[in-house]
Amino acid sequence: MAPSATETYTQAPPTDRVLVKPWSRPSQTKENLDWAPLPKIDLSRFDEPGGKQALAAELADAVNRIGFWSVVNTGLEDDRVLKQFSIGNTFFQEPLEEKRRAPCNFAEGEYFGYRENSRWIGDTGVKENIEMLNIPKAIPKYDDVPKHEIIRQNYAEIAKFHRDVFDKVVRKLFILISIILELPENYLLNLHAYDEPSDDHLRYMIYNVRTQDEWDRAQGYSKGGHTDFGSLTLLFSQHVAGLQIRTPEGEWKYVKPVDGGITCNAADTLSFLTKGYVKSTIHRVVTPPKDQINVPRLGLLYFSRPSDTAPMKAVPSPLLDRLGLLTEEDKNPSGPVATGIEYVRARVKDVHFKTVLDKREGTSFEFKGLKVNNYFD
Ligand SMILES: O=C(O)CCC(=O)C(=O)O
Ligand SMILES: [Fe+2]
Repeated sequence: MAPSATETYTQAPPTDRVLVKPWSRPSQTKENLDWAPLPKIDLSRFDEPGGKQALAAELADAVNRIGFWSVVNTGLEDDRVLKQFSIGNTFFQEPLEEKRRAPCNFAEGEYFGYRENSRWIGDTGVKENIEMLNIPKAIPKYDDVPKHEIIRQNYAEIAKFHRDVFDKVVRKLFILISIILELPENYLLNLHAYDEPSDDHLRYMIYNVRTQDEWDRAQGYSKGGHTDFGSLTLLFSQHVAGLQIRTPEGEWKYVKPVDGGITCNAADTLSFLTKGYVKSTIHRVVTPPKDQINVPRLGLLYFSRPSDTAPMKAVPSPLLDRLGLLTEEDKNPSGPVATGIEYVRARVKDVHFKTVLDKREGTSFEFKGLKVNNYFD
């Protein structure tokens, strides 16, 4: 006998679905900003005969000098990218109690989960305007990391996107950089494998609107920029200007969004592995231009970190050796070497485990012989 309507509903009622409202990119600024010239790497050529070698040659200068570049023709369709932005945007509009359900555990240097815009910027009377949600890799090790309702409901799609970003972009960049370093093609990939545990994450991020006065006060406190903690950062195209890099000549220049592209930058752990050959470039986000100051700046990023067990020691690159960058200790380390997870956790804790952001110009962070400078003018 077919169940009656009442019988059908004796089971637990389904949780209400969070409606993902479609998000689209706002208009670009009409202001004539001083944009940084960045190389564009066409990943559709990657699998052509000789393609990897040609792309590696195009990428070499960016990796060694500028630290920023963009990739195009990645095979990640823009409707999938926009769906991820839409999930992120909807998440940030959820009630605060829901967002707080799975916060980042900064006391342990853990960055998965929700970061609230609750910290004061020194004594400026202004708080940070950034909220973010960091989602770990879709591998069994992280099955138990708590998920917000909207993430649970869209998980199959998010998980597929997460892995595809790695496979179609991050994986290829590690191969190209290994070629540049004259290492076996999979050398860096093996230190960042998707199926191995690491603090890699997909990030939904929003810079909430604030007034010019609030921007001024926040930035008066620290005009310096930062370097990213991990190995590579991917920034999906969004239209609100504000990201600037410090060029090798020491000038701040804006990063222009590339249609259908992804802006990429190298970060600290990749710089450690290559003795500074790969540049972890200083960057910052400043007040959006006048015609965008009232537009929330929604972001979608992927942060690649070294595998938990990856030793943070110089890679045996013939190029680095020829350049004189490898010491005897690098070639035959005798002392203890930090692992990827030890370093990343220590760094996250150092920067984020606080309720008031302190002034750090001129200070540095050191962990087991690895050193990064904090904030730069
Ligand atoms: O939002 C951006 O454009 C860059 C953000 C950034 O630098 C970061 O999250 O590390
Ligand atoms: Fe950054």
